[in-house]
Amino acid sequence: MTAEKPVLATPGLKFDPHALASEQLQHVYRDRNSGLYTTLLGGLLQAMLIGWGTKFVFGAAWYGWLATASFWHWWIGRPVHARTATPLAGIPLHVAAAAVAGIGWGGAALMLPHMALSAQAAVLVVMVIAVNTALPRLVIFMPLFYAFAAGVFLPVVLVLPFLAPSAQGLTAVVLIASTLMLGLTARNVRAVLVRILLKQVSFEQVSWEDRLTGLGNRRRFDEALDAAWQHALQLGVPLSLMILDVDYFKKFNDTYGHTAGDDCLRKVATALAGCVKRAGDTVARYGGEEFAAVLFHAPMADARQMGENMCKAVRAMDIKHEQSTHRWVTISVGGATIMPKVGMSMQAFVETADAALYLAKESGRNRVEWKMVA
Ligand SMILES: Nc1nc2c(ncn2[C@@H]2O[C@H](COP(=O)(O)OP(=O)(O)OP(=O)(O)O)[C@@H](O)[C@H]2O)c(=O)[nH]1
Repeated sequence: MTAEKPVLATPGLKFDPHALASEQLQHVYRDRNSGLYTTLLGGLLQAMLIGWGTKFVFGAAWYGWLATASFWHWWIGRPVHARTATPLAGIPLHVAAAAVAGIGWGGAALMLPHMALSAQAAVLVVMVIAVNTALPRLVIFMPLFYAFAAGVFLPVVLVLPFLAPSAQGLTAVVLIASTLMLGLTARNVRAVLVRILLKQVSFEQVSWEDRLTGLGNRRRFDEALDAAWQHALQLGVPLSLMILDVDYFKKFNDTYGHTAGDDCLRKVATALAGCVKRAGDTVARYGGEEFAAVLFHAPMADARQMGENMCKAVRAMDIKHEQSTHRWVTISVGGATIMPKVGMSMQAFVETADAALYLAKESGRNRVEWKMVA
């Protein structure tokens, strides 16, 4: 499910293998509509060839089967395409759908024994073209591509003994040559596609991540707050927000140096991240020595408690700070809780948390101040 070793070893790229595998499966269904139209159009040509080589009714029957099989493959891809499902949850189903779509084409092989040599050749050529058309989409996820190709070619292998000796030679040559060509092309196309996806996934990860601390960055925070606001609005549940600032950090930098300052920020980030346990909560670096946390469905008492825990967790890191009135590195926390309603301002919510942070600083630092937005 993950990409090949040489591609993964691409230096300088940072990525989550699960994100890459998901992206690979997304790619399979990215152009699924046009994939279906191409199949239906190409299938029409094949159905006419079958009708010409045998009887019209056989062509029509095969076309019905192809349309059903391809439609099922299209249907299975719907949740992945719409990003409403965890893509990697149903791999066996995706493989089965690809195999059935392949058999949709391969089913044409059942007509080969009833055809003249020229019609057989034409039908085989269209089948090879069908596999090649699917290649750029399916090859990114090898099990799907193999399942599709096997679905197309296995029926041909099975009918081989029932063909006239002269047709057997031609069919075997087409099979072997196309398998070899596909093997070579698939490797190259896949390597290029995986490299592109890898860069995309890596870029997305980097653009959401704060490089110093590994937490989400300001962009990630903005997105998380926006999403949590919308959900809280829809569900009518409380939303809490914290802005956290390292106390006397300028003095820390001035005393211990910028590198020690960076190290301190990394430790603070670790302490904060360790306090966030729920999947719906986000802690991010807000900028400079400021952090922020979005706590979805969190009433004021619970959120405030988390703020207290964060203060304690940072203090418990025992990072010495001679210039601080507290002698150790501490943080101040400003929090706000809101029950979002239509017409309320998210910006005002952030400003309220900011005002609470100001109050915490004014009141001596290493403390939590909270405001409820009515
Ligand atoms: N080492 C390091 N320092 C940073 C980074 N980002 C911001 N800073 C420093 O953080 C300091 C913030 O200083 P101030 O805004 O004056 O706040 P403070 O000294 O923490 O004072 P209070 O917030 O009032 O307790 C500045 O000296 C910035 O240079 C960073 O990534 N690494």
